[in-house]
Amino acid sequence: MTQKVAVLGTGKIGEALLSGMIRGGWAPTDLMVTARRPERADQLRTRYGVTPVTNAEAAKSADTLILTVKPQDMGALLTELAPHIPADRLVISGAAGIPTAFFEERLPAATPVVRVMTNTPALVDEAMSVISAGTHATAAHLTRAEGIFATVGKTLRVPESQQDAATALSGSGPAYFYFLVEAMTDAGILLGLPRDKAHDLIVQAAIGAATMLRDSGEHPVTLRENVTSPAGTTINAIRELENHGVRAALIAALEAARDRSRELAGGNG
Ligand SMILES: NC(=O)C1=CN([C@@H]2O[C@H](COP(=O)(O)OP(=O)(O)OC[C@H]3O[C@@H](n4cnc5c(N)ncnc54)[C@H](OP(=O)(O)O)[C@@H]3O)[C@@H](O)[C@H]2O)C=CC1
Ligand SMILES: O=C(O)[C@@H]1CCC=N1
Repeated sequence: MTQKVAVLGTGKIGEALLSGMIRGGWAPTDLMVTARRPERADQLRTRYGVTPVTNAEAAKSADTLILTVKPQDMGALLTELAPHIPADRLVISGAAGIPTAFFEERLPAATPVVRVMTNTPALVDEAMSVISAGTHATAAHLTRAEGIFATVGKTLRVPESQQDAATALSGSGPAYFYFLVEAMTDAGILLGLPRDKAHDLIVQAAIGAATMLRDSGEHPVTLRENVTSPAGTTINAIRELENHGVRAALIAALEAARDRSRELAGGNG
């Protein structure tokens, strides 16, 4: 029998996953969504042909529940769900920071919980989804979670102790690259290029660099050295990046993201 999946709290990440599952061949009739606002529920029904239901209905009738509300809203959602969840439901959390123990304490005994940190490139099937098992999740539950998230990109299993670090790297990661593109586009303006041309040049440089990082098999240092000619232009830029502490800033930035993920562990922000 076909598995039914419900996405509870279908916002940006929930919708990215939902749209990817449909692109990947899931029938909208096997998917349910929940939303807090009726107009959002209508929007999802119109866009994807999925059935909006209440959280309680989802808990009763879907085999897998994917919870994609904000960490601060998770406690309230679990209070709402707990009375309706049968023992065999797989609960997948997509929230930053909150450990599987938080769910296990609030849901019926032995509920299998899997924690997944994905990212917004799910919208273009290039997500990185990092997956960990809770106490009662079996290999079959992990495989089911992987099967769902593989429709939107790559998956990787890690011990739950590495989830906060993974959140800092790949969960938040796209934002750092957008920030860099924004800053380098500004640099293009300073150098006299029109904004649209500056944007196109730096985005294509980013796509080319990302593709080589993924496909060439070369270490990033080698790839950078190949661009950096003796007494050329690139080394002047690299010296400025080092003078301004960009490497240290990135290390500190990701450490701060990891620390915030740990703080969210309380589930109430
Ligand atoms: N954005 C990102 O890049 C990533 C986010 N995440 C995680 O995904 C989760 C969601 O983030 P994001 O998609 O950005 O946030 P959004 O605010 O876009 O989505 C959350 C949605 O949940 C809805 N909601 C809240 N409470 C309920 C409820 N009780 N019942 C039904 N719906 C509810 C909200 O409704 P309303 O619209 O009314 O507020 C909102 O639409 C977070 O836990 C975050 O940590 C993980 C990886 C990456
Ligand atoms: O900023 C956040 O908290 C979420 C989690 C990872 C990416 N966005």
